[in-house]
Amino acid sequence: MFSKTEFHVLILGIDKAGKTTLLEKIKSQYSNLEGLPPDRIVPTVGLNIGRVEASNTKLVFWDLGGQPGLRSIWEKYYEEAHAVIYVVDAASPSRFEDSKSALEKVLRHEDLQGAPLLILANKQDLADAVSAEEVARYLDLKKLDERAYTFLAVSSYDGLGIKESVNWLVDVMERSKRTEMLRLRAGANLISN
Ligand SMILES: Nc1nc2c(ncn2[C@@H]2O[C@H](COP(=O)(O)OP(=O)(O)OP(=O)(O)O)[C@@H](O)[C@H]2O)c(=O)[nH]1
Ligand SMILES: [Mg+2]
Repeated sequence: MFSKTEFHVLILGIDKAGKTTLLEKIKSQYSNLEGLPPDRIVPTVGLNIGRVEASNTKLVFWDLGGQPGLRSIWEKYYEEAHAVIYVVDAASPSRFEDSKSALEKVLRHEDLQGAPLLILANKQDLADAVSAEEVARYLDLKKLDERAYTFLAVSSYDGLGIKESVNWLVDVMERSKRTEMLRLRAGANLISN
């Protein structure tokens, strides 16, 4: 009853967007553990889990592989997710279209209804990275009104924007109807078991 709320955050995005590098950076900023350095990170095939505490809440991050053949696994995690981080490589315009269609598919799925969405324009340390506003323009998402969402610029290398991202997520998840729905469902399961 009095334990800290635990929030599940799903990290999605196409391959090479920088999801695992982001997770390792979050881990190194929010725990005493050293995250893996970028040169030790390989393409994700299974699931990486990262647990951190931030603003008096427990956050559990689920990082999945973004290669085309692995994207069908994403939906298995939707039901339990409080929020989604969608990572975009802001320095690879040639992949924006793939990124946009993969995200549109995510947003159409009913198991993610109302889930807050944080879209990250990653790799801001690269000179040719475009801004968060430009990523928003490229993605040109429709019908996002029923969920809280925002675009932020980050670099998973130097840590730019990561604290701001985590703060936004915690704040929004604490107030979201989806969190309330997941809480009620967990309670109902406790009673019926
Ligand atoms: N310059 C720069 N490179 C980055 C950044 N984040 C990730 N990378 C690089 O981008 C490549 C892909 O990073 P990953 O973290 O493995 O990407 P991923 O999204 O987890 O990829 P999958 O697991 O295949 O879906 C690696 O070479 C990283 O070093 C960043 O913020 N800046
Ligand atoms: Mg990965």
